[in-house]
Amino acid sequence: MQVRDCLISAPGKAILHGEHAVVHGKVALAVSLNLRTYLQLKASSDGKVSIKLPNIDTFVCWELSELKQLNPCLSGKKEEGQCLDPELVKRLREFLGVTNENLDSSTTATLAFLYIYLSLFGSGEMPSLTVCVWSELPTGAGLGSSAAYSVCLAAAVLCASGAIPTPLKEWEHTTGWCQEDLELINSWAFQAEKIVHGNPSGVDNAVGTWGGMLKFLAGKIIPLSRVPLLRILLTNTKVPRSTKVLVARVKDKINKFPSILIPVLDSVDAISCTCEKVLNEMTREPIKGEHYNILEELIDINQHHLNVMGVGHPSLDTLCQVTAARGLHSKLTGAGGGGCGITLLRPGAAQ
Ligand SMILES: Nc1ncnc2c1ncn2[C@@H]1O[C@H](COP(=O)(O)OP(=O)(O)O)[C@@H](O)[C@H]1O
Ligand SMILES: C[C@@](O)(CCOP(=O)(O)O)CC(=O)O
Ligand SMILES: [Mg+2]
Repeated sequence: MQVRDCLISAPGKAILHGEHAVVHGKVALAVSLNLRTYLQLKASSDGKVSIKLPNIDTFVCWELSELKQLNPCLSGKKEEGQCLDPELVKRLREFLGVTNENLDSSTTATLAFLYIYLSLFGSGEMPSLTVCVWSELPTGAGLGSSAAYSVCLAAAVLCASGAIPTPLKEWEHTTGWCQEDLELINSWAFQAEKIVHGNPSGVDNAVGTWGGMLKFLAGKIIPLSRVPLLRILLTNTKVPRSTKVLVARVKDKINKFPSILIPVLDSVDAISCTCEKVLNEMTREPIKGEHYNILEELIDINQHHLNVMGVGHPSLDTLCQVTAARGLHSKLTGAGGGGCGITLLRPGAAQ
């Protein structure tokens, strides 16, 4: 079987408010970044499936005959992509020799690729191909590299399998995927995110699929088309961390102290809603210092809440202190525990 070659890209994201709380059904506000992940898929005729992931030093190649033995025997599953198939995950973990829960980057990315490849091709003829993924995003730093990777994988494999059309003809300038195709991409990207994160909310893959700024609530994606121009400084503490571990840590804390943590999540929800209201006002009336005062206070309160949830880090405290000494307000973005922080810059802030 010969598949169609394709080149796909997806953006990373910054979460303004609502990380972690969004996993528990609260509102999050997120925006796409001009830092992207790229995937090139090429048909091959060597009877092999290869993945090249230079950002995480991963280069793996399998014989098609090996992969055929893992055949999930699914039929017509291309439309779904809602729940992980536990049997297939189990077989893939055995195939890769995985024994523990917290996998390294390379095994995680490989597992996500094989899951998508086998789910979408496993019931029919399996094609020989090479997939190469590279990114402008730092890996594991809170900017949604896992979601951008997942969106690229889902879009490329769906496209190669013929489930959605090729994104860009030579004479076109913008992608032509319809809403239904994007929803299919998003649902399969969500599956790949589940392999990486364990229990993702879906906000990161939604931003990776649709781009722009959006409000996310319990799986519902609400694009925010009227938002003011905000300048945000992004700082990478370069402290490595894993979203999966941090999401699990917050869950444990909620289970241990529900009456203490649930009000914190509710407060984060109110922060996201208040922030959305202020951003909306800023597009309808002249922007005032008071708007910025509120946005800054919301950032400070949320950062305290994230510390209460147990996802802070001394490097992020340093970011908050260093920027506060210059009158600026910062919070972590993404899963925390290191990774990146955002700092709101007022218009005219000195270089
Ligand atoms: N460019 C990439 N190539 C291969 N795998 C990637 C890439 N970017 C991200 N990943 C996968 O995503 C994981 C990081 O996900 P996560 O902990 O959620 O951090 P992030 O905040 O960057 O999304 C990596 O360990 C790797 O498995
Ligand atoms: C912590 C969380 O809210 C965002 C995680 O983002 P990232 O993987 O750190 O980029 C988890 C989620 O929403 O799935
Ligand atoms: Mg992630």
